[in-house]
Amino acid sequence: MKNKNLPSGTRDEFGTEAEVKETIQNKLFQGFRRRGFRKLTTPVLEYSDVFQPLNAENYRPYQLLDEQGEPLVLRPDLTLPVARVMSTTGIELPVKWYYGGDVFRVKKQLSGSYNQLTQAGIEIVGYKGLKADWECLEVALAGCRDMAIENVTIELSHAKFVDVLIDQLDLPEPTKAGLKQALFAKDLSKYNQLAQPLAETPFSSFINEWPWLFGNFDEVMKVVDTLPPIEELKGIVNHLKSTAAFIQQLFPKVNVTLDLSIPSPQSYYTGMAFRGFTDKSSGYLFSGGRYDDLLTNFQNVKTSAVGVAFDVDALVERTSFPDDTPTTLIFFEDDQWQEAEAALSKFANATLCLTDDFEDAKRLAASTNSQLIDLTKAGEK
Ligand SMILES: N[C@@H](Cc1c[nH]c[nH+]1)C(=O)O
Repeated sequence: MKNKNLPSGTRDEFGTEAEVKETIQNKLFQGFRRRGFRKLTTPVLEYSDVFQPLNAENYRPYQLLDEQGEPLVLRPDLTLPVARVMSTTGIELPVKWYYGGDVFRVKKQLSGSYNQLTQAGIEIVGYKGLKADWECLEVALAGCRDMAIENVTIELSHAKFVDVLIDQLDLPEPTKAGLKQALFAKDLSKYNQLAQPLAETPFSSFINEWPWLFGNFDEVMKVVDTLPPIEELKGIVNHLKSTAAFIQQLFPKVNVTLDLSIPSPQSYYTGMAFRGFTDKSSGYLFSGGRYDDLLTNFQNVKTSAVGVAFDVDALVERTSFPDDTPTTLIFFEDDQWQEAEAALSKFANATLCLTDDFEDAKRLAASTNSQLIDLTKAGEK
């Protein structure tokens, strides 16, 4: 019998923590709406085919069957359902959506991470230019600022950088694939061995640094600038540089870093990707990126899109909770309900005392650190 257990990686939320979470979600939603985003709600259950573009290793979904035997999943991601909606409804572009809800990802037992996460995010569909990426960054960083989260680091990356560069190298295809794998896995002995033939080429100083190509934005760019001119990289590097300048101008306190040695945070990203962190914990506060090809999985027409989602639980973790403020407890007789209601609306933090006995009311007031208002005058009898 497991009627007293929770499935692994899930939790109950109650009291202050649950209330803080609700407040944060509402604040985010209000902010999204103020910037002209419209709400989109999708079901928790979807056909498993919707999530086929996800990297199945990182996003193992909970699986179920519908009554026809079709495989369903609890959604492991909220961007793919938006792509499904866009391709099936004929909604006119461009459009700006916001959403909130839980995603479910089966993590390794004892990994210490939760399998149910709450996200709140935006998706901007139908804009090709950098302005849409920057709108996502503005929403993400302004959200952190409004929540008084300090010491935010934003890590930029680009889904195409590694492939474009590897493509330029004069190596056989299988070596290129192995080099990429060794780079991502930080398997240095394998990496050095495969990169050996590049020692005397103009790429050599870059190749030596590549596995460590993360950290301070300007420092990483200095290494990128040692590369010979590559036409396909120009656009990528310019986007990254102008985006870092944009962030520094609008959010001078944010620390901008760049990582050009990791796989794309999502397999469906096609352009710039960004994640926000604080030094307090390793999990990210928000994660987003451009995904211009994703909608072609659902339809024939290519559509530009970019979005970002907050990890609401991570925001809650970094919020200082208000102290439990003392409340007012209103003790009354059954026939004094209207009087009790009037008293309730007079005090900011009041609640009705539902005990029948005045002594019980006194005990409750003491244990909850509340002042007791006695409408029955029982205390004076
Ligand atoms: N769905 C992505 C975040 C995102 C939203 N839009 C674009 N990317 C994630 O969970 O990592």
